[in-house]
Amino acid sequence: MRSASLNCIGSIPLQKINFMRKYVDMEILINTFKDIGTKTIILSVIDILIVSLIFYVILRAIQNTRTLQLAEGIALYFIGVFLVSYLSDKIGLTTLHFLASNLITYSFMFLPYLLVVVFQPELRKWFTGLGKNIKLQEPLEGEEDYRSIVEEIVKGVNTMSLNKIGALIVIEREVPLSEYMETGVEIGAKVKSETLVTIFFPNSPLHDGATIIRGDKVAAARCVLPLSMDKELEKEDIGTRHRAACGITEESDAIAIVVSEETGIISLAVRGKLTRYLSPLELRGMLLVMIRPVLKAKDKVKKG
Ligand SMILES: Nc1ncnc2c1ncn2[C@@H]1O[C@H](COP(=O)(O)OP(=O)(O)OP(=O)(O)O)[C@@H](O)[C@H]1O
Repeated sequence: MRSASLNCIGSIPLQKINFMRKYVDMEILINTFKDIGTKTIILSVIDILIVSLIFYVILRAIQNTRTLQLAEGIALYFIGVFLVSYLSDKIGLTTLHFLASNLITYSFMFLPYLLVVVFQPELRKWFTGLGKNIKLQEPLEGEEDYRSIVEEIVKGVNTMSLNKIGALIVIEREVPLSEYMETGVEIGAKVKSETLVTIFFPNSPLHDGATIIRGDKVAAARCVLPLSMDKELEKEDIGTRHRAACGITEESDAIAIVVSEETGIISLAVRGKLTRYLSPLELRGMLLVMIRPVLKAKDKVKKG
């Protein structure tokens, strides 16, 4: 008698009820899918794939950068305040709860502004890159001109390398570097190896900071550049001169040549990455490839 009541609900056997449940659930499931429709399902799958791809690209881009640390910091801040708010509410610490919950509200209100301020360098880099990508390459002309500029730069760099004169030379390309030029002293002299060596000669009033080349001119000297935060550079125990070279090439499409004061080693920074231990010949080859279209574009503007 007792075991029979355990196997029934009312007069319906438990086995039958389980079967009905299963059947009803399946029916609901099938109907739901029918209602949604194949098109909506496909769209949802595409939607999820696109969002996943966006997250993947963002995470790859910020991997090993300052952005990830900042994002972690902001996330930790919110988790912390949420916890304080929740626990203080549970325990009954009213003032603390009042403070924490208001902090959450105001933090959310000001979060967009905070993000813009905190991630300003990253946003600038991103938008600059976007603008750079849609620019068309200018045709080449006036072969001799730019070759002689490269020769002058390499000659100057070689002299400084042999004499262990520290130097940081930035070559402007498509993205204007006017704001960095403004931090230094305007020069406006034709690019000559002697000019470059004189600028960086120890104790010269212009030797500190970076010299920027625009077209065929040494446009400015003693310029202050942004420092790269790349963690890879920390591993290589690289100082501020090299960090500044990487920094400017992260924020623009410029290229930067560094001569180490300590070792005389020649390096070239492109897109935030440093190629070290270059011979003057190697540097020459790289410069010929990299600054050619840009100098030509500027020549064309001048002639026009
Ligand atoms: N933000 C900056 N913008 C431009 N130049 C900078 C900047 N920071 C440092 N420098 C230049 O780098 C010099 C200091 O170089 P530091 O010795 O720290 O770097 P390094 O990479 O180890 O170079 P080196 O191998 O020549 O010693 C400064 O005297 C200055 O000329």
